[in-house]
Amino acid sequence: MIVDINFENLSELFQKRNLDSNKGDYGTVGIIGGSNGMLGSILLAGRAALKLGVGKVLIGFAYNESPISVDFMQPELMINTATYWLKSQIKVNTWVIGCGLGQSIFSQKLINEILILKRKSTIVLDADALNILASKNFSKSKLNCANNTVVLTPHPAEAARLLGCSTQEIQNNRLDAVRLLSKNFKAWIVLKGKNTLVCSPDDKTIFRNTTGNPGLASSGTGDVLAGMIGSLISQKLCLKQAILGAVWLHGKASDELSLENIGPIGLTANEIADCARKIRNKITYN
Ligand SMILES: NC(=O)C1=CN([C@@H]2O[C@H](COP(=O)(O)OP(=O)(O)OC[C@H]3O[C@@H](n4cnc5c(N)ncnc54)[C@H](O)[C@@H]3O)[C@@H](O)[C@H]2O)[C@@H](O)CC1
Ligand SMILES: Nc1ncnc2c1ncn2[C@@H]1O[C@H](COP(=O)(O)OP(=O)(O)O)[C@@H](O)[C@H]1O
Repeated sequence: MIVDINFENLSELFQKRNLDSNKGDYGTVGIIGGSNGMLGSILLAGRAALKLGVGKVLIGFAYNESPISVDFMQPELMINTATYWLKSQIKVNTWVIGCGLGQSIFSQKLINEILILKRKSTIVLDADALNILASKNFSKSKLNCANNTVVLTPHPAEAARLLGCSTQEIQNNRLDAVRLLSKNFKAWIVLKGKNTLVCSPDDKTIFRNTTGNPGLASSGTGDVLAGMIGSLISQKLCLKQAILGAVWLHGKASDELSLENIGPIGLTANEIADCARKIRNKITYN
């Protein structure tokens, strides 16, 4: 069965906040990645996570020493190395790993550590984490021990690497591809692109997004989506509402910005997060 994602089936996304709540009620997301000229990718994800309302965001660079200590555009982000956060005692609800991670031995080690040590958290694997999963020397059993709390967010080229076929084959049969990925990896799959598809590991329903436009075809918008998914999961929406909610809001933001002539041409990834925040508040409180 295929179900369209519309805001009517996203009630948890539009819940008002309890007046007596504090930041601890909105969870913590840890974001790991950002190596070799791709430092921006985890900052994009982290800023988006904050703007979607998570209580705390930890940014962990895949370096031995953090290349920056503060993001002056978003000083709320807590910045250190990946290793530092993985060892810290802070309770992290969701780990997002892969944005700009690279595929070095060190990056592979970080993925193994998260999958083995952080089994109780939900783990979102994006970008280079998916490329590492697709590589021959990665053992899928490491992923399976994470007990269905794994979310993979491939774009069509990453999906092709994961299934060992061509991008064209994925695009020719997106429904089969998303089903096969969720079966093979026992994970939630977000197959990105026009009309993003979402499939859960234990459910035959496939959800198809109804928002979004070619304004999203620009650098870093996938990093923003990964941050948004991690943020909503950490805020304790159920997994389905968190994933579908992030996918829908991400596309809706690009649609609204295009109506304002801020896209589709030249739309930038950070703008998506700002607009997604506005839409969530507008629907929730008006
Ligand atoms: N500011 C930054 O630091 C950025 C870092 N990034 C990182 O760069 C690394 C490489 O990722 P890339 O995704 O650029 O490289 P990839 O080689 O994985 O994929 C890029 C190619 O995928 C194909 N593709 C993507 N979406 C498609 C669609 N809807 N239909 C058909 N084909 C499609 C296209 O051929 C595209 O050129 C990742 O770690 C990523 O996180 C990127 O996210 C961009 C921004
Ligand atoms: N033509 C399009 N229509 C709708 N959504 C799109 C389109 N092109 C890209 N997107 C969305 O933009 C995002 C791009 O993610 P990704 O390819 O991982 O980018 P990056 O690696 O640069 O961050 C995905 O959420 C994808 O669904």
